[in-house]
Amino acid sequence: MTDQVKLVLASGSPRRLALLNQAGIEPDLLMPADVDETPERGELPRRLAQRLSEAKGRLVAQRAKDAEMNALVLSADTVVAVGRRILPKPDLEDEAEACLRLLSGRTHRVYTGVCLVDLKGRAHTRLVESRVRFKRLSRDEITDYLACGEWRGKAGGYAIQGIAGSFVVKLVGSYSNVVGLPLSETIGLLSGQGYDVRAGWVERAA
Ligand SMILES: Cc1cn([C@H]2C[C@H](O)[C@@H](COP(=O)(O)OP(=O)(O)OP(=O)(O)O)O2)c(=O)[nH]c1=O
Repeated sequence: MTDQVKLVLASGSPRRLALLNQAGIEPDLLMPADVDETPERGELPRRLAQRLSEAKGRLVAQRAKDAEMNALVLSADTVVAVGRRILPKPDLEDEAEACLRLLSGRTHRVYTGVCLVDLKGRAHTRLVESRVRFKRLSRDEITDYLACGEWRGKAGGYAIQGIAGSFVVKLVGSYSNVVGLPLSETIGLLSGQGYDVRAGWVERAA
């Protein structure tokens, strides 16, 4: 058994944890970051995703340091956009409905910024973009989707890993990026810092 570097996931998103677990990685600790996610005036979607992922990572890395923990800190932020327009993470049905109407029959982009703060406090970042096309949604489909509640707290007012997966007619890019954590790039960041990303693979066979 080798001494594995500790990993902190700076996220309260169950989706991000599930994606990491899917790739065979178990973070040692979950430390959600509470940053203000309001876009700056005129801020572009990709820049927002990158800025917020880094802000979350740096905040939690500082907390970990204050607690005298020696750990890599992984964070992410997902932004859904139509052109330059950044869609909200709706908590209210009206907002979600407006998102779905906008996304219906259109192609939109999903950006996820990923940040890994290393043991020396340096931030390593990646920005991943996927393009998603939705079929045209009928009024009834929108009404029923709103009733299911899966949109709540999700960027753009939908979750591709649930019922809304059936709205997708085309996806160009990474599926895990749309759910909230692009796995290939995340694994790349982790292994770049000496984290043994394959340590859990063998256990899975048992
Ligand atoms: C587009 C899309 C987003 N989402 C989710 C992923 C994220 O949880 C959320 C985007 O919000 P984020 O602000 O990126 O993340 P979060 O606040 O939920 O979690 P944390 O900052 O603690 O890491 O939308 C899906 O689950 N499925 C999807 O298809």
